[in-house]
Amino acid sequence: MILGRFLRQHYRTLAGAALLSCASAASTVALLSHINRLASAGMHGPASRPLLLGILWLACLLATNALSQLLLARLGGSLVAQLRTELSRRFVAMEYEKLADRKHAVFGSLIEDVAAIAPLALVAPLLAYNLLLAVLYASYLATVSIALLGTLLLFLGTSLAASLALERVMRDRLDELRQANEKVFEYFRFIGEGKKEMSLNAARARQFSDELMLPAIGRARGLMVRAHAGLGLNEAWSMAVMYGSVFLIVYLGYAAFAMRQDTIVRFVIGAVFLGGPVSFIVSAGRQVAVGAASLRHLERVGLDADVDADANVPRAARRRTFESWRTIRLQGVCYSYPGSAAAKPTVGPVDLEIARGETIFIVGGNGSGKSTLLLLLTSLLRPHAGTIYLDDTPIETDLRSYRERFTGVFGDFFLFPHVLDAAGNRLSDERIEQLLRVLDLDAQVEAHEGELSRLALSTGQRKRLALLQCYAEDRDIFFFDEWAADQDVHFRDHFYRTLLPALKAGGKTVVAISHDDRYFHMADRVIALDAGRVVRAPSRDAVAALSS
Ligand SMILES: Nc1ncnc2c1ncn2[C@@H]1O[C@H](COP(=O)(O)OP(=O)(O)OP(=O)(O)O)[C@@H](O)[C@H]1O
Repeated sequence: MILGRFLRQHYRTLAGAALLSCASAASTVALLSHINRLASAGMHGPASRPLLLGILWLACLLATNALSQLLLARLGGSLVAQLRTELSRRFVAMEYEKLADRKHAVFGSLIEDVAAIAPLALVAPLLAYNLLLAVLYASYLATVSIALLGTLLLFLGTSLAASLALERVMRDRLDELRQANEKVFEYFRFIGEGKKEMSLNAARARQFSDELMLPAIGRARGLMVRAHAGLGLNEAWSMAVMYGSVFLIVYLGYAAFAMRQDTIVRFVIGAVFLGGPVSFIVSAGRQVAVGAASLRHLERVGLDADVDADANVPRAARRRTFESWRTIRLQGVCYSYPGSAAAKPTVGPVDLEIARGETIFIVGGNGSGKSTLLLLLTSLLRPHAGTIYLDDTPIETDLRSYRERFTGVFGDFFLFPHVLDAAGNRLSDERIEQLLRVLDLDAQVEAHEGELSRLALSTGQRKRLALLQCYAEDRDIFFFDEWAADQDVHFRDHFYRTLLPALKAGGKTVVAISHDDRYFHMADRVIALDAGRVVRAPSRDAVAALSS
């Protein structure tokens, strides 16, 4: 678990902070006993020894406490950085399918959960310190009066048991709150991504605000109030019990135990000191409860377990390079999106064979399953039934090697600024500029140390930059999801008549989703989908007729 690993990694610093805290606790107790001795013995006129001793214990207390706080501040910074690094790595390593419709979860976890979990580790040495202080104060109080200490512990014990019971009740509320915040993050994403639509359409913006955003915020607010009011009431109750028990001690000390005044005074001073660590322990409970809710949330999202970024990669000896493959075969492949009727898969069953070097177009109406089939082919979605083989090997034997065969442009592609080759090295500026000329973008974009000078271009131009990245990666299989749809007539023609044939001539396999029936004859094979199934593979004559 993330937190456990951090605690193990930094146990020396944590132990150092805890030791310093203990030294600080010891100085505090020494100061308390010095104050009490002075108070009960009294002083006749100014004396330097008690003053110096008081200053000495104070200085010890300050130095040890300050050092411990410094260590904890450093540890806090490291923990936040480490949590962010680990969580972002885990998000990167996570299978696409798990995150596809929950992109807002990334920000939720990196912002909210990191902020809630970090104090959990920092609170550990402080809790140790305060627990030790409480034990030391209690031991001191035992030397003053066992009877009064017994009374005090009875009260504090009852209050602690009530706090623990309440924490259990709060657990569900805090989990609900974390879920409700997730919805708020989802709507935050709408603000960024739907900005143009809402700027143009005030009614849409109002509906979004009034019917989605505000109710989600209101629900989170209500849950937050309920959860934190419960935890706050617990703190208030604990403080009242603490002071109430001090009052009771004074009362019972005289009324029930007939104690001497100076015993009662000494006990009360000690009990007031004890109030500090007790209130810290109770209020730390709130941080622990909120942090624990975030840890449970990470568990639900699947981010708590140690994700091996290379989980899909067998050990070097068993790695398949899949370099000399001949065919990709889909056999009985089925896939259904969550929530869709299980009896009728979104895609499948699909049987399909793609030979190396083929140019294949996938065609079909909107919603027929073309993009889903592409995601299955690239293994970003895993079939619920059936198998994909590379030659005769199921691709599960080495998913990473299989994925390394592909480069392409998704319908909702993302453009990275750096142009990398298949090994992840930046491409030379000369090569990038050569590609920019091929894609007719050399007037708009330049390359500086493998980085594109601008990405803010028209949609069609951005798609050409995405194609440039594919050329840079230069893998075996190029896929395109309606790449040409945003191109002007001239460049669309160039894409189908020049670029695709050039890829084929270079031995590349091309799988392109297309609605451009004028160019269907440029494919070796056209695969038509309807309601997720391959309905026909049009003959070359039919394709030629379409194109004439
Ligand atoms: N993320 C998703 N969650 C649930 N259902 C989805 C999701 N993506 C697509 N679908 C559904 O799966 C079916 C196939 O969608 P897909 O995007 O594969 O179709 P397509 O043929 O590529 O369509 P288009 O030509 O419009 O791009 C559709 O009915 C669609 O509503």
